[in-house]
Amino acid sequence: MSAKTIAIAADHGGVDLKALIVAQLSEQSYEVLDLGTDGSASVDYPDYAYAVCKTIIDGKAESGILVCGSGIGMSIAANRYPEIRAALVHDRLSAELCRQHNNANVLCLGARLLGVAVAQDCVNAFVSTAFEGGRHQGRIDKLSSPE
Ligand SMILES: O=C(CO)[C@H](O)[C@H](O)[C@H](O)COP(=O)(O)O
Repeated sequence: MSAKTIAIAADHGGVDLKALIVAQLSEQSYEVLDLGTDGSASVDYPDYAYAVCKTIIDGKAESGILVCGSGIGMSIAANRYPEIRAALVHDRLSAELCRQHNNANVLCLGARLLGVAVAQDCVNAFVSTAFEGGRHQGRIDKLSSPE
């Protein structure tokens, strides 16, 4: 697996923004696994969230990006997997923090709520920011056993 393979998917609410992000990441030499959807027909966001998460869990991608209308449904679906830390963000700083503090491996975006420039800035921050480790690792470890 390439260290820079990113899986991406959207529902019908996020398909246009997804296409822009695929182009953005491809220009930056990331390997992008586009798992759909590709048209305007109404689809169900959990199907696409699960596809991206399984790709990450199977080791075929290092991280993922999910786009729907608000980003909310995608983030709820993705976070059903213990291995996934999905972050719904609306600004660059949140995208940086979800990597630095939370080691997020999935970025969720709301195409109906964000301007394209802000969304693409969030993507740039997500793919270029490292996890800080240290005190944050123990907190992430606790996410695996919610008791
Ligand atoms: O899941 C969502 C909200 O939590 C997404 O925003 C969906 O894209 C949205 O619900 C789709 O709505 P639509 O009316 O079926 O287009």
